[in-house]
Amino acid sequence: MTSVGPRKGVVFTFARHPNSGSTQQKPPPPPPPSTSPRRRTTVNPSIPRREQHAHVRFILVVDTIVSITLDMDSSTENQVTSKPTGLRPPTKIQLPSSPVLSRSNGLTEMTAAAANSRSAMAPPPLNAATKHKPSNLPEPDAKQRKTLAERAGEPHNSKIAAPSSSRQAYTNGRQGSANGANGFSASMSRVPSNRAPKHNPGKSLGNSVGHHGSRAPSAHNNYGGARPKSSYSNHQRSKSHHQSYRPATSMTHHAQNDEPERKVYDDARVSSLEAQFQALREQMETDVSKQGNLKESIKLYETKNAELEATCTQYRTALDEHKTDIRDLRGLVSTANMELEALRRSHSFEVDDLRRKHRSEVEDLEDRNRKITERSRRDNDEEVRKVQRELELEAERTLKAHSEQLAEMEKRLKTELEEERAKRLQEAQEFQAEFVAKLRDAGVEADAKNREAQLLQGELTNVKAELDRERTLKNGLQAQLTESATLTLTLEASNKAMKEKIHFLESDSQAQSTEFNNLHARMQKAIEEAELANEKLRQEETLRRKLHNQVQELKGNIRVMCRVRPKHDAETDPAKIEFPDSDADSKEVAVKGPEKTSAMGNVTTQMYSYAFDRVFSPASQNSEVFEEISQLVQSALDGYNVCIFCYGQTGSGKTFTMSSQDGMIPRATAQIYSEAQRLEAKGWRYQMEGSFVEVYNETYNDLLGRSEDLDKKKIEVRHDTAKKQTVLENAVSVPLDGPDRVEEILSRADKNRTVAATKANMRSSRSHSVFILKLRGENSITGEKSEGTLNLVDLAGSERLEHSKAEGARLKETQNINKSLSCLGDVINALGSAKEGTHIPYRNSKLTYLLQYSLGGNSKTLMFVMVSPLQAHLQETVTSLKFATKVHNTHIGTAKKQTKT
Ligand SMILES: Nc1ncnc2c1ncn2[C@@H]1O[C@H](COP(=O)(O)OP(=O)(O)OP(=O)(O)O)[C@@H](O)[C@H]1O
Repeated sequence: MTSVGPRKGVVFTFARHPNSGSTQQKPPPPPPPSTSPRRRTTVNPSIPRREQHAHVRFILVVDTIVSITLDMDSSTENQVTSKPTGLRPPTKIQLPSSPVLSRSNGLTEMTAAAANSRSAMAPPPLNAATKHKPSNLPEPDAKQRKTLAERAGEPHNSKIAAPSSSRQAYTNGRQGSANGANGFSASMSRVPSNRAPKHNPGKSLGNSVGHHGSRAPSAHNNYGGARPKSSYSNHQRSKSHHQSYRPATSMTHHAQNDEPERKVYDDARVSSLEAQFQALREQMETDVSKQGNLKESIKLYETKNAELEATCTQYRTALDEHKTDIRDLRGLVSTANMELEALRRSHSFEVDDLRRKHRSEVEDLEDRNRKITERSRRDNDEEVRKVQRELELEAERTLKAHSEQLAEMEKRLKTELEEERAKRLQEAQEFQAEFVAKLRDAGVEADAKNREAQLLQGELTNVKAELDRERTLKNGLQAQLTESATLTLTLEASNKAMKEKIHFLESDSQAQSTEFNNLHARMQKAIEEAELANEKLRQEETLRRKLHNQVQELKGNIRVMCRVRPKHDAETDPAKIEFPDSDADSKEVAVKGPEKTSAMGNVTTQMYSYAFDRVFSPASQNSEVFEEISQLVQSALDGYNVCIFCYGQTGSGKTFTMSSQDGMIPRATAQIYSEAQRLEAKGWRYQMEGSFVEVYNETYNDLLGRSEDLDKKKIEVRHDTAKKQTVLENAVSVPLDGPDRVEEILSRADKNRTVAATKANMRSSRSHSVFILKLRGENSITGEKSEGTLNLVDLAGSERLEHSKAEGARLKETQNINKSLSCLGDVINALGSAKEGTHIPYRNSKLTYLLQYSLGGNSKTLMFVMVSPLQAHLQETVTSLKFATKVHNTHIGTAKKQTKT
C-alpha cells in the first residue's frame, strides 16, 4: 500500500496495511524506518544551518518528484482499481485504517514510536550523520573502506534495511541495481551512523543518482511484476540516498567560508539534484512503462481468472449434475433394495407355503400309504384265509373225490369180479358140461384164468395200496387241518387270555392305585406319628437328662468307689479284706489290720471298715465298674465336666481299671460314640477330640507326641475363665472319628511311656496320666449347644517314703507324686469346706492346675480308690482308704451344665 501526504508535505511515508499481505501481488517490503526530515532540519540545532537549508531545498525538489509520481500512480491505481477484476482490491482502500497516515490531517508526521514499530532497527541519534561527516577529518583508508556501490553488492548490507526475511528477499532482489538506495537508507533510516561514512566520498551524489537511474529495468521484475508501488519505495530510498550522500563536510565547510562559496555550492548541489531529478524522472517513465506491462499482466491474469472461474462454474455445474445423478442412483438403489427385499419376502412366503404344502402332502401320502399298507395287510390276511379255506375245501373235495373214486372202483371191481366169477362159473359149468373131455384144457384154461385172476388180484392189491396212500394223504391233510384248527383254537384262547389279562390288569391298576393311595395315606400318618414320637422322644430325652443329672447331683458331685483287685497266683500273704454287704450293690469294705499283742499277751486284730458309694470286690469285672460310671460319662455328653480318677498305691490296679483293653477309657469312648450316634436321630451332632498328657515330676508331657519329645516339648496349660475350659497348648489333639481311634491313642501313649521308662523306673507308675476327651455337641432342631469334658486320670502310685526307701531320682519322683496327691487332697478338702469365694489351691501342683475345671463346683468327680489285696500293702491300703473316706465325706457344690441355646 502506498500512502502519500499532501504534495507540500515534508514527510512521505509508504505504509502498508497488514491485511494487504494476502493479495496475490507480493507487496513491497516496508520502507526502512525514517524520521521526519522536518524534525531533523527544524528541531535539531546541531545540524549546520547551511546543510539544513540544502536539505530543505532538496526536500522540495524531491517532493515535487514525488507529487509527479503520485499523480502518475494515483491515476494508474485508479485505472487499475476501477476495473472489475477478480483480484483482491488494492490495498489503498484500507488507507484510512493505517496507523501511520491520516488523510484528515494531511501529511502526518510519523512519530518515532510508529517508525520504530515499523522497523527492527533502532533509530540512530539525530546527529549521527553529522558526527561522521566532519569535513576536516581525514577520510579513512581506501583499502579499509568500501564504496557504497561495493557494499551494495555485499549481502550483509541489505540487512540494514531489511529486518524481516521478506524484506531481505526484497532487498537482495534489488541489490544489484540499488546500491545508491542503500546508501540513502543508511542516512535516512536509523541505520547506525558508522555505516554512513563508508560510502566513497569520491563518488558524487549525481553519480549515485545516475547509478540509481541506470538500474536495469529487470530489477523491478524482482518485485514480482505486480508491485505497482515500487517506485514510491524508490523515491523514499532516493531521498534517503540524497541525504545519506549529502556531503556534510562541505556543508560544514560552507558554514565556515563566505557566502559566495556557499551559493556556488548550493547551485552545484541544486544542479546535481536536478540531474538526479531527471534521472528519477526517467526512472519513473520506465516504471510507468513497466506499470503498463504489469497492467497487461493483470489483465492477462484477470482473463485467466475469468476462464478459471468459468471452468470452476462448469465443474460446479457438472458436480451438481453428478450429485443429482448420484441422488437418483441412490434412490434407484434403495428402490431396487426395497423391491429385492419385497421379492425376498414374497419368495420366503412362497417357500414357506411350498414347505407347508409339501409337508401336508407328505403327511397325506404317509397317511395314504399307511392306509394302503393296512388295507393290503388286511387283504393279504383275507387272501391267506381265503386260500386256506379254498385249500381246505380243495382238500375236502379231493378227499371226497378220491373216496368216491375208490368206492366206485371198488364197486366196479367187485361188480366185475362178480360178473367175471359168475361168467367163469357159468363157463366152467358149461365147460364141465360141454368139455368133460376137455377137462385138462379146461383146467389149463382155468389155470390161465386163475393166473389172470391173480393178476387181477395183484391189480386189486395195487389199487388197494393206492387207496391206502390216498387215505394216508387224507389222514395227513386231516391232521394238518386239525393242527391248524388246534392252532387257531390256541391262538384264540391266547387272544382271549390276553384280553382277559388286559382287562384284569386294567382293573388291577385301579385297585393298585387305590391301594397305593391308602398306603401313602397310612405312610403319611405313620410319618406324622413318628414325628410326634420323635418329638416326644426329644422331650423325654431332655427330661431324662434333667432327671439323670438331678440323680447325679443327689448322689453328690464327688463320689468315691473302691475296687479291690484280685490276688495273682504268684502272690502270697493276702490281706484280710471283707465285704460286709456282699450283695450286688456293695458299699462297704473292711480291712483287717495288723495283729496287735496286748500286754496281757492277747493277740487282737482290728477291723477297719469303710463305706463308699460303691465297693467292687476282686471278682468284679471292668464291665460292672463301667456300669456304675456310665451315667457320669453320659453327663459329659450332656455338657458337664466330668473327672474320673484312680487313686491307690503302686500295683493296686489303677492302670488295669482305667487303660486296659476293656478299661474305663475304651468303654467310655465307646459309650460316647454309641450315645452320640443315638442322639443324632434327635438332632445332636458331636465333635470329639482326645488328648493324652502326663504329669511327671511336675512337668506336663504329651503322650501323643513323638517319643523323643516326651521330656523336651513343653506343654502349657491355659484356662479360659469365661468358658471355664482348659486349653492345652502345644499338645497333640486327635479328632476321634471312631471308637477304634482310642486303641491307637492308648497304644501310642503306652509306647511313649515305655520308651521313657528305665529298668529302675516304670514310667507309668511314676507319673499321672490324664486322658482328656472334649465333647462339643449341637442340636440342629432345638438349637441347643453343649460343651463337656471327660477327664480320665490314672494317678501315680502313692507311696510312703519310709516304706519305699527311695533315693535320688526315685526320691524326687516320690516326693513330687506325694506332693501332687497331697495337693489333690487339699483341693478336694478346700472345695468341700470352702465357702463361696474362698481360695482353692489349684496352682499348688501341676495335677490340680490341669484339673481345675474338672474338680469343683462346675464338674462331676468320681474317685476310684484302688486296693491291693496283699498284706504287705496293708498300711498303704489303709492310708488310701482313709484318704478316700475323707474325699467321700466332702460335699462339693452343685455341678453346672455347660449348655447354651
Ligand atoms: N481287677 C483286676 N483283675 C485282674 N488283674 C488285675 C486287676 N487289677 C489289677 N490287675 C493286675 O495287677 C497288676 C497291677 O495292676 P496295675 O498295673 O493296673 O496297677 P497300678 O495301680 O496301675 O500300678 P502302677 O501304679 O504301678 O501303675 C497288673 O498285672 C494287672 O493286670
